[in-house]
Amino acid sequence: MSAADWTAVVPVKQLSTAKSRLRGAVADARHQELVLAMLRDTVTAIGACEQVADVMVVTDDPGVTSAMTGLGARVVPDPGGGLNAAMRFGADTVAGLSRPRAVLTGDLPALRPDELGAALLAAGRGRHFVADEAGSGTVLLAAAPGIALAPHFGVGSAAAHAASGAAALPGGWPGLRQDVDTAADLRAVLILGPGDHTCRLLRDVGLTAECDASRMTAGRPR
Ligand SMILES: Nc1nc2c(ncn2[C@@H]2O[C@H](COP(=O)(O)OP(=O)(O)OP(=O)(O)O)[C@@H](O)[C@H]2O)c(=O)[nH]1
Ligand SMILES: C=C(OP(=O)(O)O)C(=O)O
Repeated sequence: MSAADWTAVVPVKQLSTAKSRLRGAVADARHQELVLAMLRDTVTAIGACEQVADVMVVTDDPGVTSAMTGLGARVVPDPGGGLNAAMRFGADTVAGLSRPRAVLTGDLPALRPDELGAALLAAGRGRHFVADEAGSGTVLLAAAPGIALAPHFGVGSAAAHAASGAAALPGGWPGLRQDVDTAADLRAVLILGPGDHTCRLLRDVGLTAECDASRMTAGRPR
């Protein structure tokens, strides 16, 4: 898929319940700030990707809505029914089957626009997915025009996506693959180099992150 007209869809659940497995990585009072900072970095990188025409966030959380609107994303309400229902609603119902659509999780603070661009360029006809660093989860699922997204996110989603006929994209893309579910994932992101919002928050709580301006490669945040 070469056209730079992808719709990127990011589902986000209520901040009060988000990233429960990450609780304890920072003080409880800063947990929601950390979740929102990682989401801001994810959506900033997606918005700066040359292959992406528009970014849609599916959420009912007012704080997320206001932050994402500020970043230029379109926010649509969560239809209920969980993560896969939110993805189907954003990608197939709101964006529509006529567009190329990609869903991403909102926990990719080290994502770089050029990695996402390479993944979207590699996605041809049909459905493609990018597995997470651990190999069991999924960070991105893309559907070409005319093809339903058919997401199978949740435990063991990489195998479920493969079994459902989606093709695994083989690129390295460390920032794209490094989702943050646990404190160990957050340590991996510290080494990779998270985006500005996560960097600031982590420094503020006394953690040292590789906040290197040189990671702002071409196309990174506008
Ligand atoms: N809109 C919407 N987004 C969801 C829902 N459930 C999960 N998400 C989002 O889907 C993405 C991937 O989810 P997970 O990585 O499992 O995040 P999580 O559910 O916050 O994490 P845990 O509480 O640790 O399981 C994140 O961006 C979540 O915010 C849902 O019911 N609705
Ligand atoms: C929802 C998912 O994310 P995680 O397993 O990282 O929570 C998934 O990989 O399908």
